[in-house]
Amino acid sequence: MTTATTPSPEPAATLASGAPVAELEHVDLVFKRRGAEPFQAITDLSLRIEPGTVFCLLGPNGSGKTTVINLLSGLLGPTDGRVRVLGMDPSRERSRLLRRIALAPQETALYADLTGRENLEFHAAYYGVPRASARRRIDTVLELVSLTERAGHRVGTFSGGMQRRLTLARALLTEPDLLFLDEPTLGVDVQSRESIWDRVRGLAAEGRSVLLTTNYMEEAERLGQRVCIIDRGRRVVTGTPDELKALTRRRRLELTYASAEAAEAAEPLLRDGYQVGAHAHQLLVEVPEDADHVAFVRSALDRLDGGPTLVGFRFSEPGLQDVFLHFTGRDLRD
Ligand SMILES: Nc1ncnc2c1ncn2[C@@H]1O[C@H](COP(=O)(O)OP(=O)(O)OP(=O)(O)O)[C@@H](O)[C@H]1O
Repeated sequence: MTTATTPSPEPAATLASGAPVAELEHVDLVFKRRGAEPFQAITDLSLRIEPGTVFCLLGPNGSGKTTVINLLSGLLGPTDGRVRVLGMDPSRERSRLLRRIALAPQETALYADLTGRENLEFHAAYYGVPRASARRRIDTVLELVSLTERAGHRVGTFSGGMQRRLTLARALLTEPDLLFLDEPTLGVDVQSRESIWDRVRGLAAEGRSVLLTTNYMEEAERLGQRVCIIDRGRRVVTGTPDELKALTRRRRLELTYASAEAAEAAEPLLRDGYQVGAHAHQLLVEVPEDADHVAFVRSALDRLDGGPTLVGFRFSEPGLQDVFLHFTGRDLRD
């Protein structure tokens, strides 16, 4: 008879129907620093992550994204306010919570001298994945992140993108209900990024929930069912990507010229009555909120008649980048 290595079954924390998977309510977090003033990293922050969704936390450097993950995973307790994850208080019930969540941190924290497969075996053993199923799960997660072929190689020989994918595989090994992915595509190439995005979408489709922090607008736009922008530890705005984009209404007419000189020469033709700026070989014209955009484009093009030859034009809707800059400004944070 095999000895049972399976951890004793956990009484499932009860999650009332309609309850969020994770929630912060009016949370403050103050870091006490030896020899320095205390630093308030999070102020009155509330957010809810619904089951089976990808929630993107977006913010400039130092805005508090990793701190939020640390609060939700129980590494830090709030100074004030309430944190609930899967029906538990993370800082009090951390060991129970760790069986249901997984974290892919910014630093990959892999063992460079072990192979990809050995890294996963080590993690599976550490988290008490039963031996009988560990091998099957390792094969599955390696396949999911397209690392089956390289699984027998030392991680020290992996590229940055492969290491990020292995980190994701490691987080998937325990089949968590909630995953925290801290900037999962930082510094990876387009192919690895697409592969990570596919997997993240797949997780939500399976009913798992994901909190993903990112500095990349495109990532938030492509993956997030909800996006929350934070800045200096405070919530600035939350909504679906479409709801957020509707907040700025920055529609633009982009006029393209063959050169920056041509764009500059054309600009005075629009100066009267238009909000226009030259940017490299383009003129960017703000379209007023209430304008009929067909009439607007026609009259702008009429004005440009007789000026330098226009190479092309495009009507652009606001992107998350515009929303982000609108709410967080352009000042560098560090
Ligand atoms: N242990 C700590 N003690 C004191 N201050 C801290 C500590 N950890 C984080 N901070 C500060 O709290 C703020 C939020 O940091 P955090 O790492 O959460 O930001 P972030 O949004 O994840 O940044 P990045 O995008 O650069 O990863 C920063 O000003 C940081 O310097």
